[in-house]
Amino acid sequence: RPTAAPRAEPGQQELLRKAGSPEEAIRAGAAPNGSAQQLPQTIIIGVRKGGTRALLEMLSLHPDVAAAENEVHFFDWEEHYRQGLGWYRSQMPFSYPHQLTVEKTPAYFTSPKVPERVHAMNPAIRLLLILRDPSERVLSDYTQVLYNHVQKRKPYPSIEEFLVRDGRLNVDYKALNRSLYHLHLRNWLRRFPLRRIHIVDGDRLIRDPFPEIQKVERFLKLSPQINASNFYFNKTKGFYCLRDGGRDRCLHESKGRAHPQVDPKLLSKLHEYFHEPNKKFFELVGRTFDWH
Ligand SMILES: Nc1ncnc2c1ncn2[C@@H]1O[C@H](COP(=O)(O)OS(=O)(=O)O)[C@@H](OP(=O)(O)O)[C@H]1O
Repeated sequence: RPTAAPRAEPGQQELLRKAGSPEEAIRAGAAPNGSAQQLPQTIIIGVRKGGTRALLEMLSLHPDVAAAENEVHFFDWEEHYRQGLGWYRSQMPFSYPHQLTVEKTPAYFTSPKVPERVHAMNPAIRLLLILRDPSERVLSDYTQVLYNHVQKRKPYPSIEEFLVRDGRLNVDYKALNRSLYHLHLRNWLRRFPLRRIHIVDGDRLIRDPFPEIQKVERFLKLSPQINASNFYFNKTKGFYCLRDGGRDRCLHESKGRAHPQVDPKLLSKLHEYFHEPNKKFFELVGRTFDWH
């Protein structure tokens, strides 16, 4: 008996039909100058706080890349997914046929139903996943939510209050789960072979972005057009910024915030907690990362 193809979710086939084939969808969004809105041929799937914006902006330096400005949340938000691929395409920038369209929605990586949905759209899609030291990612995640509260002038507990319960590490803190990369990647590997998923080292992208971006160019089979001179270190920002046709720009001030000081003992508990999951992740991808 031939093995059955993975079953689409109920209603999914109908949604895909509603949008027509990707080719039809592409033609439908055509503009008179020959540009059109295309479904993405590559997606930055996460991880939240991994450096997804930096990766998208850096990749956009390439003339053959057209990036969606906002996070689209098509595959993870029902109210969007319900509207079908035609809606998804309508969220994409206009681009020329030789260009690659890319979008980034960091929440895709940790959302269990997303891999199947992406696969149903395009099983040959190339995925980009940017990861960062799991403990550092937790601090960044906390800092993001803290600032959301501060902006709304709402109080927010200290990081210790999230990380500690009854004198032990509180493993129920959601931000910890998002850093269990092996669990989430397993969901993706049920639908996509590892060679379709390029993992960007987010810590290296911070320290020295150019080599990481060159690897992405190669993975996407783009001609090598991004140069070392497209990046310069901005001492005030403390991060690399971009130089594009004489125009200099750094990422928004919400990128590269100071993280809270955490008691060293608690920090080592956090590092210890991730030790085994990290090992599992390294085995899964056949590669190691310089994480705590
Ligand atoms: N060049 C450059 N400039 C500024 N920031 C940089 C850069 N490269 C990577 N990063 C890191 O990106 C982190 C934010 O990640 P994301 O964009 O994925 O966050 S989000 O999930 O979309 O909110 C952000 O996390 P925080 O440092 O915690 O703010 C940065 O460390």
